[in-house]
Amino acid sequence: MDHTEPEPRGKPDPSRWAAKAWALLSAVRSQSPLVQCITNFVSMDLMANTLLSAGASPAMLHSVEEIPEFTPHVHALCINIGTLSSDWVPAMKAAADLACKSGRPWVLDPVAAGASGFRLKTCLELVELKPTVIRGNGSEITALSKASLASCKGVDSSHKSTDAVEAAKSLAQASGSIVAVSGAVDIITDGELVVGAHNGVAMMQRITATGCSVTALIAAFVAVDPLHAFEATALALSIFGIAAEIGMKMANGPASLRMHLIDSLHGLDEADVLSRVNITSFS
Ligand SMILES: Nc1ncnc2c1ncn2[C@@H]1O[C@H](COP(=O)(O)OP(=O)(O)OP(=O)(O)O)[C@@H](O)[C@H]1O
Ligand SMILES: Cc1ncsc1CCO
Ligand SMILES: [Mg+2]
Repeated sequence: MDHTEPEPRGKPDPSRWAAKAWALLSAVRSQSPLVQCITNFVSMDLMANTLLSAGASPAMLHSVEEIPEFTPHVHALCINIGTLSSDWVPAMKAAADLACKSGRPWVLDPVAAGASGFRLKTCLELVELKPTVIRGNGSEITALSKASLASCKGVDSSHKSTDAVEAAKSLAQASGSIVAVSGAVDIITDGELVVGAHNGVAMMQRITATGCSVTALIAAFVAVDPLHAFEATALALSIFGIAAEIGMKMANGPASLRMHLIDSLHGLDEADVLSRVNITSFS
């Protein structure tokens, strides 16, 4: 996978973002990165189908016995704590540790991080294992950033992503991870630079596991461009949003949007991507 030097950071140039979006989607399609997903029972199907329709290769392997053999060979790892129980935690930690030691990017989805002490403690321990990217909704990123149970009532957000910008920046600075906050505008930060990805449709919130699935898509994008994790994260969110915008034209509600989102992600062409990517500087 590409290991070229990072591009200089600065004010985002819209034409550069769009061209890079198409380049990264094309790289996922041609390289088909192997993405190991340790994820919740609700999301497994949509997440695997999202990765397949983008051109990546999902593997939903989570047993602690096979992680030492398998994880060092994956191109990226996605860990999602959605239906957490104590017997899954050793596998999550072993996989994160091995990914780190093998130089593989890994992405954390801290589902409902502030809903219980057990979840918050597990998330904080996983953050110690240096995720490349952390992607959550506004309530999850606020809870994790403040290490506080106050802000989450469940898996759905009660915060706007734009109200979690400072929380995201301080989490990125403390962890060294890229932090993404999903919502009407997806916020992406490395602790200094902040951009907003404006693609997507509100009905995505009415389909369970769209957030989980875009976290796995981020893992696939970072797999093909590991030295540009900030850009890859923003562009995975944008591409997923574009697929939803196109899918929404054919959808009658959440169930048909779920189907058309997958079809549209599979069918995205260069003209769709170049004309629709909408990423702006956010500060
Ligand atoms: N109001 C909105 N307008 C446009 N896109 C949205 C909106 N709300 C969410 N999205 C998009 O929906 C996807 C899921 O984001 P959301 O914040 O709902 O994640 P989540 O709460 O973690 O979801 P889940 O836990 O069900 O997986 C993201 O791609 C996000 O950009
Ligand atoms: C509904 C739900 N409950 C635990 S995980 C999950 C999927 C969305 O995060
Ligand atoms: Mg979620």
